[in-house]
Order: sequence, then structure tokens, then C-alpha cells
Amino acid sequence: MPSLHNSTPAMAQCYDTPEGVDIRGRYDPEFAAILTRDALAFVAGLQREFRGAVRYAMERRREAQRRYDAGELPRFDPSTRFVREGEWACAPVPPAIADRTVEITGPADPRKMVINALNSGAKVFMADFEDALAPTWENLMRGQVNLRDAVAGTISFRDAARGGRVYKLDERTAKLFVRPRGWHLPEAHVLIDGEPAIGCLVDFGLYFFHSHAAFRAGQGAGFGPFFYLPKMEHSR
Ligand SMILES: CC(=O)SCCNC(=O)CCNC(=O)[C@H](O)C(C)(C)COP(=O)(O)OP(=O)(O)OC[C@H]1O[C@@H](n2cnc3c(N)ncnc32)[C@H](O)[C@@H]1OP(=O)(O)O
Ligand SMILES: O=CC(=O)O
Repeated sequence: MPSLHNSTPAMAQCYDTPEGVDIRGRYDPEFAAILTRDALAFVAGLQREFRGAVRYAMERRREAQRRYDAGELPRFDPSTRFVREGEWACAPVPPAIADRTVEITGPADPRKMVINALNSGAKVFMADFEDALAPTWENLMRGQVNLRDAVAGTISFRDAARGGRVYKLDERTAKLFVRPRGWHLPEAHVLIDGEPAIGCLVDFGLYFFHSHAAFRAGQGAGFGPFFYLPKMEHSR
């Protein structure tokens, strides 16, 4: 069902949303190219699949906090002893990101900064939707636009404040990692089945939806997209 926006009816524009999804953020044609019906259906599918597990994990965090407040000390979870004491090894690091000796981080917006970070000479640029970015609607959506264009290799920026200097990607760029928000942060501008969406599923879902095909086409399997998942806090 379409979501209506803007204060004056003459200017009303709407996002084309799938059943059960409502967008409360400002309408912008650039944002609409990110918030497509299919992309929103993907995000809604993630939320419906995982919301029970996320709610449970958040309740466990509150419960643990109550115990720490009452004097209990943090300790390893006895149910994961077999992992700590078992014989196992991580899967090998994909060759594309084997060298992460120098990384630069910064918010997914402003656009010029994203281009500068990718051109910086660092091996990795971690574009942040987490604590380097204030999660306003404008910042989040512009960040998604920037990353879609960065992955496509078409991102550019003309800086009027610097006499029209044009920023675009160099031949060699840092590998892009994306950090979605932590599990605890809701996205109040996107309602799914009447509830605020889970912020990290919005950040991950929109970026993954718009970039995975470009990664596959441009670089092949095993070359991305790559993620930094923050604030997991627990094995569950
Ligand atoms: C997990 C984390 O991400 S933790 C934090 C990550 N880092 C940040 O959040 C810092 C982001 N940067 C900023 O907030 C600002 O750039 C400041 C406050 C550091 C400096 O602000 P100003 O003095 O106004 O300088 P300005 O923002 O123009 O930056 C100067 C140049 O450095 C570049 N730059 C600054 N920070 C970064 C960055 N993190 N990545 C890439 N380029 C950067 C700018 O794009 C700009 O480039 P230009 O000279 O080609 O125009
Ligand atoms: O949030 C900060 C970081 O270094 O990670």
C-alpha cells in the first residue's frame, strides 16, 4: 500500500511499499530509488524472520543487566564451554580482504568523505551506519545512495565550496566494509507490520539488496559485500 508524505496535498508524493510496510520519512526521488518495493519486501522478510530472535536477545540483555546491577559479575556462558574448549578453526579469510593492515573509517555520508576514504590508500574503508553517523532519515538514506554509487563505481561529487573541485574514484580503491547499526537500535521511519523496523536489518538489507549483484558482476563470488557486525554482545 502506498505511504503518503509531505504536508501539502498538491506536493504529496509516495513511496511504493509492499503490504505491511509504511515509510514515515520525507519523500525524495533519490531515496525512492533505494526504497523500492522489492528492496522493502526484502527488508520486511528479514524482519519477519528474525524479529522473535532479536526481541528475545534484547530481553536477555535487560535480564543480564538486572543481574549485574544486583552484584553478579560477568562470566563466560557455561552453555558455550564446548566451543571454548573444543578443537576448531575459523574459515580462511577471503583473499580479497586478506590484507587489512590499514583501515580508515567514517560515516556513510557525506559523499565527499566516502570518495576520499575509498581513495585514501588504506586497504579497507569501513563505511559506518553505527556510531560515526547520527541516524537521521536524511543521513541514513543519503548514506545508502552513496554506497550504491560507490559499489557501482559511479560515485562523484562537485564541491562548490572548493571552486567546483570534482571528486571521483581512483583506479585503485580501498575494499568497502559496511557497518550496520547494532541490534538494539530501532528505525522509527520504517514501520513493518505496525512496529518500528530493526535498524540493522534496514541498513544491511537495503545495502545488500542494492549491491550484491554489482559485486558479483564486477568482482565475482568471494569478493563482497563485506560487513562489520557491531555490538553482538552474546553468542546467541
Ligand atoms: C568507527 C568510526 O567510524 S569512528 C569515527 C570515524 N571518523 C569520523 O567520523 C570523522 C569524520 N570526519 C569529520 O567529522 C570531519 O572531517 C572532521 C571534524 C574530522 C574535520 O572537519 P573539517 O575540519 O571541517 O574538515 P573536512 O571535513 O573538510 O575534512 C578535510 C578533508 O579530509 C577528508 N576527511 C575527513 N575525515 C575523513 C574520513 N573519515 N574519511 C575520509 N576522508 C576524510 C574530508 O573529506 C576533506 O577532504 P578534502 O580536503 O578533499 O575536502
Ligand atoms: O565505534 C568505534 C569503533 O572503533 O569501532
